[in-house]
Amino acid sequence: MREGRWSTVPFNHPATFETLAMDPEKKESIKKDLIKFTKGKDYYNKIGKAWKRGYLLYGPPGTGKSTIISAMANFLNYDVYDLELTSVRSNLELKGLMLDTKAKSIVVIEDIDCSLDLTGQRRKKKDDEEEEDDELKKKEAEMLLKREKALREDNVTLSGLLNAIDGLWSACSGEKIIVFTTNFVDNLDPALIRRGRMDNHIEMSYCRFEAFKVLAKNYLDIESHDLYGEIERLLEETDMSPADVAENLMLKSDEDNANVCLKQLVESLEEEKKKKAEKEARKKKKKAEEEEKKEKLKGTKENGKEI
Ligand SMILES: Nc1ncnc2c1ncn2[C@@H]1O[C@H](COP(=O)(O)OP(=O)(O)OP(=O)(O)O)[C@@H](O)[C@H]1O
Repeated sequence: MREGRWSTVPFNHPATFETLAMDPEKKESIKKDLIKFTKGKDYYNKIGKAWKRGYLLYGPPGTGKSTIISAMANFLNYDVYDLELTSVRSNLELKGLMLDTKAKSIVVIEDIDCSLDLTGQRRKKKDDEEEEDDELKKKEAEMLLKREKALREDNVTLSGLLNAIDGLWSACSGEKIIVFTTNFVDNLDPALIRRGRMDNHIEMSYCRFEAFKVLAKNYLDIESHDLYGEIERLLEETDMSPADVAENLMLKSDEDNANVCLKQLVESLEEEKKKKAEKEARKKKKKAEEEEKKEKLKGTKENGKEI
């Protein structure tokens, strides 16, 4: 079915805040923020601002950025407009699309860094980032490919996007939320995510014990187990995404039960811990070799001077 410039499909994603694995305090504060927003008509009128709120969701793959958007939509009973920027051909078309959205809706632009040249040529590598997560590497390759395509086709520009967002706000009568998601927040253009445009920056992080408990309840319907203590410790010592934890908790055959799944999770976490330790060791070795090289070079130079 088509509605204006948008195609519509019924939204029936089952994710809710109850099933979202996240630190409970953080979850509560997001829910509070949303409730305050929905009740804010008079407040926004009073301060002379459009009734809107921008959320930036950032974090590694599989930490629940798409899931939380569904939870927000279900919580507020809002429609979701999923905007694929790379298929928008011009700034004008983008503006039209934005203005075609209804009140009580969430406009989502996922992987914002893949859509536009907002981030410089390549994601800056952090100094201590010797080796990257494989998943992150794959994501980055995809991002560069998509962005190259977008650039070649010369469609939407950063200023076009900023105009469309600001236009959306000034023209809209009812309440609207816009959400950007990204894996690489550090390299986004500050203009795009400044407060006022993206009011609430939410970091989606690796799975820790509180988040694990929600997943165990969802997937295995349990609230405690002998292995919980060990899992808590291992989750602190590793960085596993909720998506990967959830994968371990899925019952894959009739013989599977909570015990089997939790044991499998412990094994995966142990494996992750081993990989992490090996990575650290390689990093340390490389650093020591570099130091040694520097020392040698310094020695040669000093010797050279003496001669
Ligand atoms: N915080 C979470 N709570 C509950 N389930 C989660 C969470 N994070 C991930 N999952 C599970 O993992 C799957 C993938 O997660 P999701 O697509 O939301 O991650 P993402 O952060 O958007 O990933 P990407 O950056 O790759 O788009 C979900 O369908 C869900 O089943």
